[in-house]
Amino acid sequence: MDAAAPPWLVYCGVDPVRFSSPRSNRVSIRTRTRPVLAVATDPKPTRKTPSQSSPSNNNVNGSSKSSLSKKSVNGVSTRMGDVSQEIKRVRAQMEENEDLAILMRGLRGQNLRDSQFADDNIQLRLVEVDESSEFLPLAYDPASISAYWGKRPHAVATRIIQLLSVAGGFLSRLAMDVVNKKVKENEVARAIELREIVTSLGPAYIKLGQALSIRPDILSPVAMMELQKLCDKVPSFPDDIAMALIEEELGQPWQEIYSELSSSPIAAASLGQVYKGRLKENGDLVAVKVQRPFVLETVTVDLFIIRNLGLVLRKFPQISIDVVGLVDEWAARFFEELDYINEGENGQLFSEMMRKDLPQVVIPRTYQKYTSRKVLTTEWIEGEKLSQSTESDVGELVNVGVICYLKQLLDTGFFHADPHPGNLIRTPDGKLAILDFGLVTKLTDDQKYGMIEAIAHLIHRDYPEIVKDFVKLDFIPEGVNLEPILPVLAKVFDQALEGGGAKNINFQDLASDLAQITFDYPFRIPPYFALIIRAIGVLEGIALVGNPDFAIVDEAYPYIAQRLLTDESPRLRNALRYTIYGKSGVFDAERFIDVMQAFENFITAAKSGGGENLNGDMAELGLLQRQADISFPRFLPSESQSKQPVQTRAALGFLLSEKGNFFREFLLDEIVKGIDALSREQLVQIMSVLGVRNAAPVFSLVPTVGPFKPAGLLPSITEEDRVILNNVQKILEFLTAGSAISTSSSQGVNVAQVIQELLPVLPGISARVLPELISRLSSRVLARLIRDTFL
Ligand SMILES: Nc1ncnc2c1ncn2[C@@H]1O[C@H](COP(=O)(O)OP(=O)(O)OP(=O)(O)O)[C@@H](O)[C@H]1O
Repeated sequence: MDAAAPPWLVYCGVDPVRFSSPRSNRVSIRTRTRPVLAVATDPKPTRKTPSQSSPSNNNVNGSSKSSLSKKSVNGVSTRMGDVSQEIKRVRAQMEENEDLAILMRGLRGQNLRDSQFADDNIQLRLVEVDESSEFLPLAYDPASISAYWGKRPHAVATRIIQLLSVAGGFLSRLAMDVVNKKVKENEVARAIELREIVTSLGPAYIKLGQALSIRPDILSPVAMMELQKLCDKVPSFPDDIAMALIEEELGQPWQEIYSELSSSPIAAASLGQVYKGRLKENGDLVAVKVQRPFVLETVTVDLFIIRNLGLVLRKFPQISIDVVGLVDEWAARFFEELDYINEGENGQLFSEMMRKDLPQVVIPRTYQKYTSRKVLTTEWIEGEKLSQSTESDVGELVNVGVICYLKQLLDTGFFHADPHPGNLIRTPDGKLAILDFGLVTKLTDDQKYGMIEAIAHLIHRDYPEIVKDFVKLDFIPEGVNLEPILPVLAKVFDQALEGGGAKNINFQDLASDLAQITFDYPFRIPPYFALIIRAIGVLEGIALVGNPDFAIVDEAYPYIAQRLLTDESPRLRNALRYTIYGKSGVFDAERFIDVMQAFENFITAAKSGGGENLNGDMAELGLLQRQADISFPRFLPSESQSKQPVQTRAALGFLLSEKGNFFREFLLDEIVKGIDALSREQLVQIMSVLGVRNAAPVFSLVPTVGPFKPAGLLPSITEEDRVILNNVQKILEFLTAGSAISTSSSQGVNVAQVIQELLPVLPGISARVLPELISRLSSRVLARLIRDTFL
């Protein structure tokens, strides 16, 4: 361990959790469940006030001394030797107790706000601690927070008075608005006031305000818009405190780690502030995020107060908002956000997931060695905010962002839940950088697949199924009578689908219409979905500036098509089948083409974004297109011998591939049905073209009856046949578009001709599709012959 590390850390051999009560100078080592020992300094260390601190402390090349006191101490204290004895005892205890040791190693780096231990000369006193109320928890635990603040009524009362003095005026004005029925009229003014108050109340309220700003089921649109401006515009804290925290957290003065560090933060957020620096060890440019001091203390007292207020409100049934539930839900996330080690790991994980398929997305690398619970060192990302960029590729980068977020939502399930405009950067080389992984949400398979199923149902306007999807997706509680909600939802969706269908849905409008339902029906916007709405809202907002016609679902559709076509899970297979056949089970050629077209768009976009660097699944799909970009001889009906190379399309490449097996089945079924509907003469021709040499003899076996010859038996084409033939023709037209093969005919369906011309000349078909087609055709032809001839 480093020489500059606190001595007891050296003795323990692990970084135990250190913790303290905010107003005492006592430090404790504890596990998540129980304290192990406590260490107290005497007196409290002193910090230089901001005015005392020399600006050169933080200069990029300046020198800095720890701002913590190095003075020796008065009062009750134990000499260092005793401390080491005690440490040895604890260490022995830990060695005996493997679980404890593992637990403490797992909690490594979760350090105390004060740096009592940074000074070798400091004298320490060891005290046994057994009151759990001495500690604030590191993971959200309302009971521990209650126990802690319950023992500090004075501090709580002071905070309540402070809150009331700031918020009292606002609340009374709001009450007057209600009494005077002027809520609507004064909505904007109150929303602005609310934002200002929230900013002045500190990190807990700023974060809570941000969380509420995406809840259309709780706030009015005006209030939401105002609170969304809370995007972390808060004053910075003194730099010398930040430098001292770096030293305490990382165990050495910042100058030992960074050769440069900006003299002031380049950004200050509600929980931390960010400096630009350079690593001493290799010269890499880095961003160093340092957490605000006392965040845990200031936030937990507010949580304690709001939660208790919520408990009181629960006694009034006419108040429908469950404040306790909201606080608990939010606080659990908030505690995760406080742990920068977690944030760094999230970033790494996210980067691995994206690197594979989306090389246009950049995630800053985490320097774990220089990261602790309160200090995060990551690669510096050069660039400008995407929302402020005037480069011509902003639209493309928004589309990359859409794909990236869809991939998180529908594929990896690991969702970056804090995509405010400040976290989306356009790098100078035209890539999209995503910052800040403090807040991530993990989606379950049920949620991922449920969303895709709902989209498939939406495409078919199958509202009864969508209502069931909403139950699965946690919008509607289990067991609720769905009948009254169905017509309401149907109306909302009909409205959304008006003028252009699913692809032109305005997602934000739809979300706010859905939010309206929450007021009258047992329908809610689940928290994970609120985050999705926000993420999509941010991307939509950026895109709409440059392109007023931007329709997010339209942009998303190619990715959804790709998911449907390539995911082999049974649920998505069903969703794909449903997309093509709908509830009625009738093949829908338009839908088939639509999905294929969208898939091609996806491939084109993926290829243009990732170029030759594509790998993973998408690379495979890109390769499919290259395979499909093959030329084949052109056969024109009128000039059958004139051959020239023609390009075919990615859709066909996919259909011929291993991955396209499942989807090909649909097509083959339809083609076989199409051929089945043709005249017998055409059938024979096709069969022989396909290489079924014995087709004609089969026909010739059929006895001639009167003036009819078997090959001349023309079955009458029914209306159903006509639909099938039409379908086949449409699909073939689509698949051969760009080739010179003519699939359309002024006399109507020209399927036989197309099949005869197309099938034998497509490379790859003979290997894979023909045997499947022939085997189906053979049995059907035989069955048809028997039917036509003998029945
Ligand atoms: N790796 C980086 N490279 C360049 N700039 C960065 C980097 N990390 C952060 N920043 C800048 O700092 C700002 C704030 O960082 P970040 O979003 O990580 O903080 P935050 O998570 O909002 O803070 P808090 O958790 O306290 O709310 C970013 O919007 C960006 O401008």
